[in-house]
Amino acid sequence: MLKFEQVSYGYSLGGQLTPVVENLSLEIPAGQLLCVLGPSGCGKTTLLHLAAGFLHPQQGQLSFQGRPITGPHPERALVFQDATLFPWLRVVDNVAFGLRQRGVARTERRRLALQMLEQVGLAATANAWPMTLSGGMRQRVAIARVLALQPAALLMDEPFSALDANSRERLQDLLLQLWQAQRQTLLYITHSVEEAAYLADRVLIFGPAPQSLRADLINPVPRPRDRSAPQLLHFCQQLRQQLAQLPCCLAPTILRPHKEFPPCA
Ligand SMILES: Nc1ncnc2c1ncn2[C@@H]1O[C@H](COP(=O)(O)OP(=O)(O)OP(=O)(O)O)[C@@H](O)[C@H]1O
Repeated sequence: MLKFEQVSYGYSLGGQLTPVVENLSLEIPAGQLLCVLGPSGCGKTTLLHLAAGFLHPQQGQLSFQGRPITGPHPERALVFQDATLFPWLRVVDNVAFGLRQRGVARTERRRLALQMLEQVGLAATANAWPMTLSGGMRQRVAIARVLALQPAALLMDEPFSALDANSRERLQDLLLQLWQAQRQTLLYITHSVEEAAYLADRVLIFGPAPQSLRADLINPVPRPRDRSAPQLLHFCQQLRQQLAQLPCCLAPTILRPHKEFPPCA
């Protein structure tokens, strides 16, 4: 269980604290695939960084599996929009990198890395350099790298948004396949209504503070899902209606300045 309890977080802008997430309470059960949609600038990445332990709330608390989140931990792994692979390491060594940090012996980490590459369909590229891979392949390697560490939670920030439509759909299917096998708690930020409806067990609609959480919807579409099924398209429509009630973009200047939180550390 990933739990937010009355969490508030604001950035200091021009000497004033501007709340981005305000008084958010949220429980994400273990193994749930939760997608977050919302206008640009409403605080989705901030939410993810709070869950990762990169940011600390000025008010409230976060916990994972009953323990307070006090900083980053390998049990909660992040995947970014751009696959940030190490260009000086071959693909297999990129995947093995975290295992090496953990002290796993060389032969074993290579075996595990190759196994993960097999799962993401890239065993043949094990000895390639990252720069020789396509964007979609690099993102597969990035996923293999975090999953090799067997995190209990996967935090993904628009991981497939830079890819072409075909690669994006293939990676969504791959992610679902891996998630169904390992059942991590998955917090997934996206701008795509279709992606959220296809992937999620549950979708949150985020809006600007002071009411960060605008809607919390259980996905009624049974798995496995068909992208063109009427029930899925209907759920997309429901999500679009929720989003239509919000501004499409939130510049920091239009976020409401607020002085009640203590200053950011
Ligand atoms: N380090 C920072 N310092 C000051 N303000 C920030 C910082 N990071 C983000 N913000 C502001 O906080 C607000 C929320 O940013 P955040 O990146 O969480 O939004 P988002 O919903 O993920 O946006 P997008 O969908 O465009 O990625 C924005 O107004 C942004 O400008």
